[in-house]
Amino acid sequence: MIEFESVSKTYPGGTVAVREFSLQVPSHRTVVLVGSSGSGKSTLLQMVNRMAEPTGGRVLIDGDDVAGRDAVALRRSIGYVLQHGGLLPHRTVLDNIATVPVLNRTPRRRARIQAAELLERVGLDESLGTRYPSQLSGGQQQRVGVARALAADPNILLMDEPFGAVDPIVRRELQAELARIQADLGKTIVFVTHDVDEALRLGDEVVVLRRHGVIAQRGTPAQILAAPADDFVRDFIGADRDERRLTVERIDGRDIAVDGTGRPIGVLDS
Ligand SMILES: Nc1ncnc2c1ncn2[C@@H]1O[C@H](COP(=O)(O)OP(=O)(O)OP(=O)(O)O)[C@@H](O)[C@H]1O
Repeated sequence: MIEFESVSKTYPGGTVAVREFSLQVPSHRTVVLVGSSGSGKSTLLQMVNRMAEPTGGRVLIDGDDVAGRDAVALRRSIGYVLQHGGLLPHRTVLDNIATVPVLNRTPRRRARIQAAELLERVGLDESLGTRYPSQLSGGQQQRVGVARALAADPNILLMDEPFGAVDPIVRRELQAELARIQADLGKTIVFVTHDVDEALRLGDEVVVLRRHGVIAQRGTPAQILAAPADDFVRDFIGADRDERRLTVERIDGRDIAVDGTGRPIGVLDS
């Protein structure tokens, strides 16, 4: 479990990125932070792997304050996927994926074999392993980015707008692939996006942020769609759009949210 305990971040120069943010991210779940540009999403992610240090409050992983962990070891134990993949241009795909296992002293040969298996897991042909990142499409590069983040078999995956730079069709494919991988592996995922559809599609829980990382609403996609907390959330999720128009039907004693196309999308807590 990841816990943000009243976490704040003011950057040198005085920009307040995050103000007193508290959230628990349960293990094996996907929590999506969604908010507009500058709402502090990236900063929140980076305080988990100590790319950014809080100026107030604490971030705990399984009860331990990350401030007490060695920053390099911590980063290697957590998968991190960025918008542009962050691949090393002068290394082949296989060597990119094998980077962290090799740093963690896995023999190179074994790390490359595992990297080839990971290629398959993210839906890429093994033959791409000998290419360089510039020889791949944007969507393929993002898949390699996900494979690289999985390579050290981390419990936690931090994903910062990982599919933000690809076209909408490829984006949907990548989302579906991630959902499939997550159903298999059950990582603890914190996923950042400003795309509401992506948040609703991927999140077990969605956290809608205002400026300074202030939580406007959190809940399952169905809860947020069915009962936006206020006008800010309603506007942000575009709750009036036809395909999102929800009804609640009572089936077998449980309230089921059904979207505008008649598809059940979740069970509402009583
Ligand atoms: N290294 C930094 N130094 C100073 N200010 C920063 C730094 N990084 C972020 N900020 C500021 O902190 C605020 C939050 O930025 P952050 O990148 O966390 O937001 P975000 O929600 O991820 O935005 P985006 O969707 O545009 O990436 C912004 O006002 C930003 O300008």
